[in-house]
Amino acid sequence: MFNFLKKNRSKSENLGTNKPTSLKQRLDKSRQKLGYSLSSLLLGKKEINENLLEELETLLITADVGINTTDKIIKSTRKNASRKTLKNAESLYQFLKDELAKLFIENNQLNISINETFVILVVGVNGAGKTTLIGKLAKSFQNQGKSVMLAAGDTFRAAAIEQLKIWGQRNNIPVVAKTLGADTASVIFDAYQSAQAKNIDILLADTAGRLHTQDNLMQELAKIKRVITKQNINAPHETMLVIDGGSGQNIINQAKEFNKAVNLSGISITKLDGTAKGGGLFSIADELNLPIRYIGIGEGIDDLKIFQPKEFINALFDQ
Ligand SMILES: Nc1nc2c(ncn2[C@@H]2O[C@H](COP(=O)(O)OP(=O)(O)OP(=O)(O)O)[C@@H](O)[C@H]2O)c(=O)[nH]1
Repeated sequence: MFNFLKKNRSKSENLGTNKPTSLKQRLDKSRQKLGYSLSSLLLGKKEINENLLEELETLLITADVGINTTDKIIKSTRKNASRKTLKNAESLYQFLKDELAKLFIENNQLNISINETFVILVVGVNGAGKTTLIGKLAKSFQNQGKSVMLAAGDTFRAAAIEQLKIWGQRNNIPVVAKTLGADTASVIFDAYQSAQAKNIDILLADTAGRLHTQDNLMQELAKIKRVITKQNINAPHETMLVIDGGSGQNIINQAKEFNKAVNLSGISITKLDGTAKGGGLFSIADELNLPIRYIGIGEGIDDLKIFQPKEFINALFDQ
């Protein structure tokens, strides 16, 4: 957690101001698995036939696009190929890029321009990168001139509270924290009261990691959300699930359970720099039908990007 406390600031484009490192480079492993493989399968070939479609299906599944989403794409390819709208394998390459882009909700950015404290409740499984994302987001909001407060709601790990406090002190961002084991709902309740009293623009609320199968912990999460909503019917304005981009297809069921418990409004995906499973974003978007807000592409404080579907697809596919 918060490895950027220990390391030098990484150099990246993204939400910071440092020297650019391209998204393409950060997504290199996923590019190899999806973009390069697709171009070597399709470019230079002429005919779209059953053999090619079978190879394409295997490739998409191996690249973590997921069985259901792959199925959808293959069906639509077959339909277009039989209608002759798709003339050859080369045109299929562009067609696939367009089909994949359609899986994402285009209007995916948080609209924070409101006249009250905007509350972002961050949830997810253990180690997904919630606390790190909160640090990165806080910094980026601060850079945009917004006032930010953090609620150290992960009261399960002493380190999570400590790191958030240290980080808040260093960056001049107030952190509301209680002791280890304190009730998360009460931490966030206090934080909300304080944020309102101080006219804070954005309150970022951390929660402890939990598995979707831990029924009591999922109910606790629902309770946390209810406590926030009781204070303001519009809050939390965002209930964001953080997903480790390297988790592959396992995450779909987990995400569905989180959605059932707390009615998610957005997803952020971390650790896309270290994984070849970036194709998983397509099935996440397709199966959950939720906007992807941000992507994490490194451990550095600036290694966060607002998710832009076209940019992501171009980074995966363009030579
Ligand atoms: N490479 C890389 N590592 C990341 C990224 N985001 C987070 N991490 C690392 O992932 C690890 C876990 O991150 P945390 O932020 O502690 O995760 P968490 O979800 O708060 O963990 P719990 O409190 O245990 O649930 C840390 O070592 C982070 O540095 C990312 O985008 N890329």
